[in-house]
Amino acid sequence: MTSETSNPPTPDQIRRAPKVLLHDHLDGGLRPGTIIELARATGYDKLPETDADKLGTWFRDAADSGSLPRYLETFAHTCAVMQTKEALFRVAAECAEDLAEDGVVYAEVRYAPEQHLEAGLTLEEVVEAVNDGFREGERRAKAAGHRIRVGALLTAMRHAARALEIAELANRYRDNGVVGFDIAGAEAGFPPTRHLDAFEYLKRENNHFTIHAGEAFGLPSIWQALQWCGADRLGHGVRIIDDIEVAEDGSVTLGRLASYVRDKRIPLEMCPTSNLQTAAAASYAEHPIGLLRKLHFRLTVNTDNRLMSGTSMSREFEHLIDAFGYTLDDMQWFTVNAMKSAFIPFDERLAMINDVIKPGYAELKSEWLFRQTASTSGSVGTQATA
Ligand SMILES: O=c1[nH]cnc2c1ncn2[C@H]1C[C@H](O)[C@@H](CO)O1
Ligand SMILES: [Zn+2]
Repeated sequence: MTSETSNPPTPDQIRRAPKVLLHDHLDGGLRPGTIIELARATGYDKLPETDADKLGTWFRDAADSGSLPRYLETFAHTCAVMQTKEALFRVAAECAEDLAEDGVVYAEVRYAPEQHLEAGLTLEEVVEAVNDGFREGERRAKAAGHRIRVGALLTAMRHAARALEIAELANRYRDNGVVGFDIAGAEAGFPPTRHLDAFEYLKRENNHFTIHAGEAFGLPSIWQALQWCGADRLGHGVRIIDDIEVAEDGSVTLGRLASYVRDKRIPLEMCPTSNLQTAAAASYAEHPIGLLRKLHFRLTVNTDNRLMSGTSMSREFEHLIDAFGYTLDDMQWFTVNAMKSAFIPFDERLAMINDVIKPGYAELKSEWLFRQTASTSGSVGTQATA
C-alpha cells in the first residue's frame, strides 16, 4: 500500500516545509528592484537594464554561460550598489525576509566584506551593517508570521590576499552574528592552500569554516580543502563524483577520497541550478545529487545565488522532486542533514531539528488525514482531492 506521504509534495507544501540553507551569497540574492533603487540613490550608472523584470532576466542569462569566471562577472553590479551602511542593511534585511517567506527557518548567508569598502567603510562597519540588517529582517519576518534565524559567514576572495585578516574578523564577531568563514571566487588557478594561514588560525581558535571546492575544478581541490586546510564543509563538492565508479551491473566503488568524505560525514553544500549554469552538471536529472543521495553522503540543498540562478530553496527542491521523485521524507532528510551541519552550537541545532523541523514535517505529512472531501463516504486516503 502506498500512503499519500509517498506522493511528491505539492509546490505549496514545498514552500511551507521548514528548510535550512547553508550556502547563499548575500551579493547573489538581491531583489532586482532594490538594485535599481540603490543604483539610482548612489549614482551607479553601469546597470545593463533599468527595468526590474528585465534586470532579473539579464542576471540569469549572463550567469548562464557555462563558465564560473563569467558567472562571477555579474557580481560587479551587485557589489557596486552595496557600498554604504544603508544599502548593506537594506539588502541583508530583505534577504532574511525573502528567505523566511520561502519557508527557510535557519540560514547561513555569506558575503565578502573586502568587496564593500569602495566608499570608505571599514571591515567592521560592513559586518555590523549586515548584522543589523539580518536582525531587522528577522523582526519583519516574525511580524509577518514567519520564524527565521540568520547567521553570517564571512568570505575571503581566493584571488586576493586578505584571507587571514577576514578570518580574524570572523573570529572577532563569532559571538555577534558571524558563525563562520569561507573562501570563494574563481577556483582554477587559486587553490585553497594559498590561504593556509587563515585556516590554521581558525583551527587554533576552534572556529568553523567551509571552502568552495570541487565546483569548477576537480578532486585535487576537494582533497586540498579537506586534508591540507581542514574544512568542516565543502561548498559544492559536486565533483566528488569523479572518485566514484558505477559498473555496468550497477555496483558502485568509492575511491579513497570519496570514501573519506562519506565516512567522515563531510557535509556537501549542493547547489543544483548554479551547477547547471557553470556546467558543473548537465541537467537536474544527471546531477550527482541523485547518486550521492542513494549512497548516503551528508548532502544538503542550497541556492548559491538566488538572483543569478533565478531560484529559491523551494525552487531547488521542486527541480529535485521533478528529477528524482523525492518525497517529504527526502526533503526532511536533506533539511536535517543541513541543520546537523550548521555552524551554531550543538544544543541549538538539536532544538531546531526536534522542535522546529521534525514537527513541521510531521504536520505536513499528516495533512491528508484531515482533508475535507465533497463526499463523506469512502476512504479518506483515496477520495481526497488536493
Ligand atoms: O558558486 C560560486 N563559486 C565561487 N564563488 C562564488 C560563487 N558564487 C558567488 N561567488 C563569489 C562571488 C561573490 O562576490 C563572492 C562573495 O559572496 O563569492
Ligand atoms: Zn557559492
